[in-house]
Amino acid sequence: MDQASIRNLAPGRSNDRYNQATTIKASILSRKPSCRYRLGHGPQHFTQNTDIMINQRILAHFNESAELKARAAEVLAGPIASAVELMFSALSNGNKILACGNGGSAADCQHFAAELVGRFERERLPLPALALTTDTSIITAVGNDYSYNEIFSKQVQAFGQAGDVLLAFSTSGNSANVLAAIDVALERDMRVIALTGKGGGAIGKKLTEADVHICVPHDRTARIQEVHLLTIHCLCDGIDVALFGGDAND
Ligand SMILES: O=C(CO)[C@@H](O)[C@H](O)[C@H](O)[C@H](O)COP(=O)(O)O
Ligand SMILES: [Zn+2]
Repeated sequence: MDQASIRNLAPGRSNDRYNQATTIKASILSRKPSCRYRLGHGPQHFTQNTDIMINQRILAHFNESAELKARAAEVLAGPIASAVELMFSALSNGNKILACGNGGSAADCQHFAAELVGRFERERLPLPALALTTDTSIITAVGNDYSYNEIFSKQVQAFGQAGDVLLAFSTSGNSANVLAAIDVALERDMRVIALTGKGGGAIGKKLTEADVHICVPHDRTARIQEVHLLTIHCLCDGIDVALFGGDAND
């Protein structure tokens, strides 16, 4: 390309290719934000405004999460302590804990089971906890042959025994498969510890006096999940303290 052609590509010059590029750029920018970046077409760089906006949002996420955790501690300390007592009494009686939930809450179930079967902060014998979210053959077979609403309840029917605990996670309190698992657990004389948010939804209405409801006082799923994770660690710590006393890692 000669110098004159290159100069013609610069802004302000009348040039078909330049005008065409400008039109394409304007059309990309006018789309919904999620469509602006052409993934897979080389590196894209943030504008300064995007960079500032992202930083502000990160600070807002941290602040909102910290504020909620401080506020939730007041309301949730009591129910979390009751949940520790329920779990400890079930485990010392030779019973086990089954955990269910969807999406991020499925990850919470696995996180909790890993810390009971493996360890939290202290060396101890493995404790029996089972995440009902991990066997893809069971989940796809039951989901395919029956319904997705039964993927947890069938497993509670298969593994749950009187005196076991169902740890049920749902930020909305309304997931049908978690509700069905709670129904079966209650039928089998298991106790339920429910971690919810958004007022507790249908789960809150289903629980009995013998169960424990840990309902995060917030309406945003991500924030609720963050408090659920903190709660999982409080439960693991509480079980260790009940087993060994409170003098290690304080
Ligand atoms: O992690 C997130 C959102 O932060 C999602 O994966 C979320 O867990 C899923 O949408 C779940 O299906 C939500 O279910 P639930 O918490 O209302 O029972
Ligand atoms: Zn999430």
